[in-house]
Amino acid sequence: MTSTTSTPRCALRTEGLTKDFRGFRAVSSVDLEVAEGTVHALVGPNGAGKTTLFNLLTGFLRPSSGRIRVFGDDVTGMAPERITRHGVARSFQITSLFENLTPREHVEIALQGLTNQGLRFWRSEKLLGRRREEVDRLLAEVGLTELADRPTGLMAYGQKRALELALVLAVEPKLLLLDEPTAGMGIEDVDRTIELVRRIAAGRTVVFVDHNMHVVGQLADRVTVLQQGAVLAEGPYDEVRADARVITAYLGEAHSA
Ligand SMILES: Nc1ncnc2c1ncn2[C@@H]1O[C@H](COP(=O)(O)OP(=O)(O)OP(=O)(O)O)[C@@H](O)[C@H]1O
Repeated sequence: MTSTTSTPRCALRTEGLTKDFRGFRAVSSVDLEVAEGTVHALVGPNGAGKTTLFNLLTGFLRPSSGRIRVFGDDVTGMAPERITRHGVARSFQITSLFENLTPREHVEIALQGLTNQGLRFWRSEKLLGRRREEVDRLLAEVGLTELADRPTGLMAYGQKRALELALVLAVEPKLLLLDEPTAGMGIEDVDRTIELVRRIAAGRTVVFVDHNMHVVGQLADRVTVLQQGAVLAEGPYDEVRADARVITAYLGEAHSA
Protein backbone atom coordinates (compact mmCIF):
# COMPACT_ATOMS: atom_id res chain seq x y z
CA MET A 1 0.00 0.00 0.00
CA THR A 2 1.34 3.41 -0.83
CA SER A 3 0.85 6.16 1.66
CA THR A 4 0.32 9.72 0.59
CA THR A 5 0.68 12.70 2.83
CA SER A 6 -1.60 15.57 2.10
CA THR A 7 -1.83 18.92 3.82
CA PRO A 8 -4.91 18.99 6.07
CA ARG A 9 -7.71 21.27 4.99
CA CYS A 10 -8.10 24.57 6.78
CA ALA A 11 -11.18 24.33 9.04
CA LEU A 12 -11.03 27.97 10.03
CA ARG A 13 -9.14 30.91 8.62
CA THR A 14 -9.42 34.56 9.52
CA GLU A 15 -7.73 37.31 7.58
CA GLY A 16 -7.20 40.72 9.15
CA LEU A 17 -10.19 40.20 11.43
CA THR A 18 -10.92 43.42 13.29
CA LYS A 19 -13.65 44.62 15.65
CA ASP A 20 -14.00 48.19 16.85
CA PHE A 21 -16.42 49.26 19.56
CA ARG A 22 -16.92 52.99 19.14
CA GLY A 23 -13.27 53.71 18.54
CA PHE A 24 -11.95 50.96 20.85
CA ARG A 25 -10.24 48.13 18.94
CA ALA A 26 -11.14 44.89 20.76
CA VAL A 27 -9.88 42.57 18.00
CA SER A 28 -7.05 43.84 15.87
CA SER A 29 -6.21 42.39 12.46
CA VAL A 30 -6.20 38.76 13.59
CA ASP A 31 -4.95 36.12 11.15
CA LEU A 32 -5.87 32.71 12.46
CA GLU A 33 -5.41 29.34 10.79
CA VAL A 34 -6.83 26.16 12.26
CA ALA A 35 -6.15 22.91 10.40
CA GLU A 36 -8.97 20.39 10.13
CA GLY A 37 -8.93 17.72 12.85
CA THR A 38 -6.79 19.73 15.27
CA VAL A 39 -7.46 21.25 18.70
CA HIS A 40 -6.55 24.93 18.90
CA ALA A 41 -6.50 27.03 22.08
CA LEU A 42 -7.06 30.76 22.30
CA VAL A 43 -5.48 32.26 25.39
CA GLY A 44 -4.58 35.69 26.66
CA PRO A 45 -4.90 37.96 29.65
CA ASN A 46 -8.31 39.32 30.70
CA GLY A 47 -9.70 41.68 28.11
CA ALA A 48 -7.41 40.34 25.36
CA GLY A 49 -10.35 39.91 22.99
CA LYS A 50 -11.00 36.15 23.18
CA THR A 51 -14.76 36.37 23.72
CA THR A 52 -15.11 39.09 21.09
CA LEU A 53 -13.21 36.89 18.63
CA PHE A 54 -15.56 33.95 19.43
CA ASN A 55 -18.54 36.25 18.89
CA LEU A 56 -17.16 37.26 15.50
CA LEU A 57 -16.49 33.65 14.47
CA THR A 58 -20.04 32.60 15.32
CA GLY A 59 -21.83 35.61 13.84
CA PHE A 60 -22.94 37.09 17.16
CA LEU A 61 -20.94 40.18 16.21
CA ARG A 62 -20.20 41.57 12.76
CA PRO A 63 -16.55 42.34 12.05
CA SER A 64 -15.52 45.94 11.38
CA SER A 65 -13.17 44.55 8.72
CA GLY A 66 -11.46 41.31 7.69
CA ARG A 67 -12.76 37.92 6.53
CA ILE A 68 -13.73 34.61 8.12
CA ARG A 69 -13.61 31.35 6.18
CA VAL A 70 -14.96 28.04 7.43
CA PHE A 71 -13.84 24.98 5.45
CA GLY A 72 -13.04 27.35 2.61
CA ASP A 73 -16.43 29.10 2.59
CA ASP A 74 -16.57 32.81 3.31
CA VAL A 75 -18.99 33.27 6.24
CA THR A 76 -18.07 36.89 7.01
CA GLY A 77 -21.10 38.85 8.22
CA MET A 78 -23.45 35.83 8.25
CA ALA A 79 -26.01 35.44 11.04
CA PRO A 80 -25.33 32.72 13.67
CA GLU A 81 -27.89 30.24 12.25
CA ARG A 82 -26.34 30.47 8.81
CA ILE A 83 -22.86 29.90 10.22
CA THR A 84 -24.25 26.85 12.07
CA ARG A 85 -25.25 25.42 8.68
CA HIS A 86 -21.57 25.52 7.73
CA GLY A 87 -20.88 23.01 10.52
CA VAL A 88 -19.95 25.42 13.33
CA ALA A 89 -21.33 25.04 16.87
CA ARG A 90 -20.49 26.87 20.02
CA SER A 91 -20.74 26.31 23.76
CA PHE A 92 -21.09 29.18 26.21
CA GLN A 93 -19.36 30.00 29.50
CA ILE A 94 -22.66 30.26 31.32
CA THR A 95 -24.84 27.19 31.83
CA SER A 96 -28.32 27.61 30.39
CA LEU A 97 -30.20 24.42 31.27
CA PHE A 98 -33.73 23.79 32.56
CA GLU A 99 -33.43 22.38 36.08
CA ASN A 100 -36.74 20.43 35.87
CA LEU A 101 -36.00 18.70 32.59
CA THR A 102 -33.88 15.57 32.35
CA PRO A 103 -30.76 15.30 30.18
CA ARG A 104 -32.75 13.07 27.80
CA GLU A 105 -35.44 15.74 27.42
CA HIS A 106 -32.82 18.42 26.80
CA VAL A 107 -31.22 16.40 24.02
CA GLU A 108 -34.63 15.47 22.51
CA ILE A 109 -35.58 19.14 22.34
CA ALA A 110 -32.20 20.05 20.82
CA LEU A 111 -32.58 17.39 18.14
CA GLN A 112 -36.18 18.27 17.40
CA GLY A 113 -35.23 21.91 16.98
CA LEU A 114 -32.91 20.87 14.15
CA THR A 115 -35.61 19.33 12.02
CA ASN A 116 -38.84 20.69 10.63
CA GLN A 117 -40.62 17.45 11.34
CA GLY A 118 -42.89 18.94 14.01
CA LEU A 119 -45.89 16.72 14.82
CA ARG A 120 -45.30 14.47 11.84
CA PHE A 121 -42.27 13.16 13.69
CA TRP A 122 -44.39 11.82 16.57
CA ARG A 123 -46.59 9.80 14.20
CA SER A 124 -43.72 7.74 12.82
CA GLU A 125 -42.52 4.87 15.01
CA LYS A 126 -39.49 4.41 12.82
CA LEU A 127 -38.39 8.01 13.15
CA LEU A 128 -39.10 7.89 16.85
CA GLY A 129 -36.86 4.84 17.27
CA ARG A 130 -34.08 6.47 15.28
CA ARG A 131 -34.39 9.60 17.39
CA ARG A 132 -34.16 7.57 20.61
CA GLU A 133 -30.95 5.95 19.39
CA GLU A 134 -29.51 9.35 18.56
CA VAL A 135 -30.36 10.70 22.03
CA ASP A 136 -28.78 7.64 23.68
CA ARG A 137 -25.66 7.98 21.52
CA LEU A 138 -25.20 11.67 22.42
CA LEU A 139 -25.75 11.07 26.14
CA ALA A 140 -23.28 8.17 26.06
CA GLU A 141 -20.72 10.31 24.22
CA VAL A 142 -20.62 12.75 27.14
CA GLY A 143 -20.87 10.03 29.83
CA LEU A 144 -24.40 10.81 31.02
CA THR A 145 -26.19 7.53 30.27
CA GLU A 146 -26.73 6.76 33.95
CA LEU A 147 -28.19 10.19 34.66
CA ALA A 148 -30.33 10.44 31.53
CA ASP A 149 -33.69 10.40 33.32
CA ARG A 150 -32.99 12.41 36.45
CA PRO A 151 -33.82 16.11 36.72
CA THR A 152 -30.89 18.19 35.52
CA GLY A 153 -31.18 20.31 38.68
CA LEU A 154 -29.87 17.38 40.72
CA MET A 155 -26.69 17.02 38.69
CA ALA A 156 -23.25 18.28 39.69
CA TYR A 157 -21.80 21.31 37.89
CA GLY A 158 -19.37 19.25 35.81
CA GLN A 159 -22.21 16.99 34.66
CA LYS A 160 -24.26 20.00 33.59
CA ARG A 161 -21.36 21.24 31.50
CA ALA A 162 -21.11 17.76 29.94
CA LEU A 163 -24.81 17.93 29.05
CA GLU A 164 -24.22 21.26 27.35
CA LEU A 165 -21.56 19.60 25.24
CA ALA A 166 -24.13 16.97 24.21
CA LEU A 167 -26.45 19.79 23.10
CA VAL A 168 -23.63 21.31 21.06
CA LEU A 169 -22.86 17.91 19.50
CA ALA A 170 -26.53 17.48 18.54
CA VAL A 171 -26.04 19.85 15.60
CA GLU A 172 -23.33 17.49 14.28
CA PRO A 173 -20.68 20.18 14.15
CA LYS A 174 -17.47 19.81 12.18
CA LEU A 175 -15.97 22.80 13.98
CA LEU A 176 -16.64 23.15 17.71
CA LEU A 177 -15.98 26.40 19.55
CA LEU A 178 -15.82 25.88 23.30
CA ASP A 179 -15.83 28.93 25.55
CA GLU A 180 -13.96 28.09 28.77
CA PRO A 181 -15.08 24.43 29.00
CA THR A 182 -13.49 24.05 32.46
CA ALA A 183 -14.44 27.42 33.98
CA GLY A 184 -15.41 27.16 37.64
CA MET A 185 -14.54 23.46 37.92
CA GLY A 186 -12.64 21.61 40.63
CA ILE A 187 -9.60 19.52 39.71
CA GLU A 188 -11.55 16.25 39.24
CA ASP A 189 -14.08 17.82 36.90
CA VAL A 190 -11.27 19.55 35.00
CA ASP A 191 -9.55 16.21 34.37
CA ARG A 192 -12.84 14.58 33.36
CA THR A 193 -13.56 17.46 30.98
CA ILE A 194 -10.10 17.17 29.42
CA GLU A 195 -10.87 13.51 28.68
CA LEU A 196 -14.31 14.38 27.38
CA VAL A 197 -13.07 17.13 25.06
CA ARG A 198 -10.34 14.80 23.81
CA ARG A 199 -12.98 12.20 23.01
CA ILE A 200 -15.34 14.54 21.22
CA ALA A 201 -12.44 16.15 19.34
CA ALA A 202 -11.86 12.87 17.47
CA GLY A 203 -12.99 13.46 13.91
CA ARG A 204 -13.78 17.11 14.58
CA THR A 205 -11.93 20.41 14.80
CA VAL A 206 -12.01 22.20 18.16
CA VAL A 207 -11.16 25.79 19.03
CA PHE A 208 -11.38 26.58 22.73
CA VAL A 209 -10.73 29.41 25.15
CA ASP A 210 -9.43 28.51 28.58
CA HIS A 211 -7.53 30.29 31.31
CA ASN A 212 -6.27 27.03 32.77
CA MET A 213 -2.83 26.39 31.25
CA HIS A 214 -2.90 22.76 32.40
CA VAL A 215 -5.99 22.28 30.21
CA VAL A 216 -4.37 24.11 27.30
CA GLY A 217 -1.19 22.02 27.59
CA GLN A 218 -3.16 18.77 27.73
CA LEU A 219 -5.52 19.46 24.85
CA ALA A 220 -4.15 21.93 22.36
CA ASP A 221 -2.16 21.02 19.26
CA ARG A 222 -1.55 24.71 18.72
CA VAL A 223 -2.07 27.84 20.78
CA THR A 224 -2.76 31.42 19.77
CA VAL A 225 -2.00 34.05 22.39
CA LEU A 226 -3.94 37.29 22.15
CA GLN A 227 -3.00 40.52 23.81
CA GLN A 228 -4.94 43.76 23.46
CA GLY A 229 -6.88 42.25 20.57
CA ALA A 230 -3.84 41.26 18.49
CA VAL A 231 -1.98 37.97 18.06
CA LEU A 232 1.07 38.02 20.30
CA ALA A 233 2.30 34.48 19.58
CA GLU A 234 1.16 31.31 17.83
CA GLY A 235 2.51 27.77 17.82
CA PRO A 236 2.71 24.50 19.76
CA TYR A 237 2.07 24.85 23.51
CA ASP A 238 5.66 24.24 24.65
CA GLU A 239 7.01 26.86 22.25
CA VAL A 240 4.41 29.45 23.10
CA ARG A 241 4.72 29.10 26.85
CA ALA A 242 8.51 29.59 26.62
CA ASP A 243 8.08 32.74 24.52
CA ALA A 244 9.45 35.73 26.43
CA ARG A 245 6.67 38.02 25.12
CA VAL A 246 4.02 35.64 26.40
CA ILE A 247 5.66 35.36 29.81
CA THR A 248 5.82 39.13 30.05
CA ALA A 249 2.15 39.49 29.07
CA TYR A 250 1.08 37.04 31.78
CA LEU A 251 3.42 38.48 34.38
CA GLY A 252 1.96 41.88 33.60
CA GLU A 253 -1.48 40.49 34.32
CA ALA A 254 -0.32 38.90 37.58
CA HIS A 255 1.17 42.25 38.66
CA SER A 256 -1.98 44.19 38.00
CA ALA A 257 -4.17 41.53 39.72
N1 LIG B 1 -19.83 45.48 23.47
C1 LIG B 1 -18.68 46.05 23.82
N2 LIG B 1 -18.55 47.40 23.82
C2 LIG B 1 -17.39 48.00 24.16
N3 LIG B 1 -16.27 47.33 24.53
C3 LIG B 1 -16.34 45.98 24.55
C4 LIG B 1 -17.53 45.27 24.20
N4 LIG B 1 -17.28 43.94 24.33
C5 LIG B 1 -16.00 43.82 24.74
N5 LIG B 1 -15.44 45.04 24.87
C6 LIG B 1 -14.06 45.32 25.28
O1 LIG B 1 -13.21 44.61 24.41
C7 LIG B 1 -12.07 44.11 25.12
C8 LIG B 1 -11.97 42.61 24.90
O2 LIG B 1 -13.01 41.99 25.65
P1 LIG B 1 -13.25 40.43 25.60
O3 LIG B 1 -14.42 40.15 26.49
O4 LIG B 1 -13.33 39.97 24.21
O5 LIG B 1 -11.91 39.89 26.27
P2 LIG B 1 -11.56 38.43 26.81
O6 LIG B 1 -10.19 38.13 26.32
O7 LIG B 1 -12.64 37.49 26.46
O8 LIG B 1 -11.54 38.68 28.38
P3 LIG B 1 -11.87 37.64 29.59
O9 LIG B 1 -10.72 36.70 29.64
O10 LIG B 1 -11.91 38.57 30.77
O11 LIG B 1 -13.19 36.99 29.28
C9 LIG B 1 -12.25 44.50 26.57
O12 LIG B 1 -11.49 45.68 26.82
C10 LIG B 1 -13.73 44.79 26.68
O13 LIG B 1 -13.99 45.77 27.65
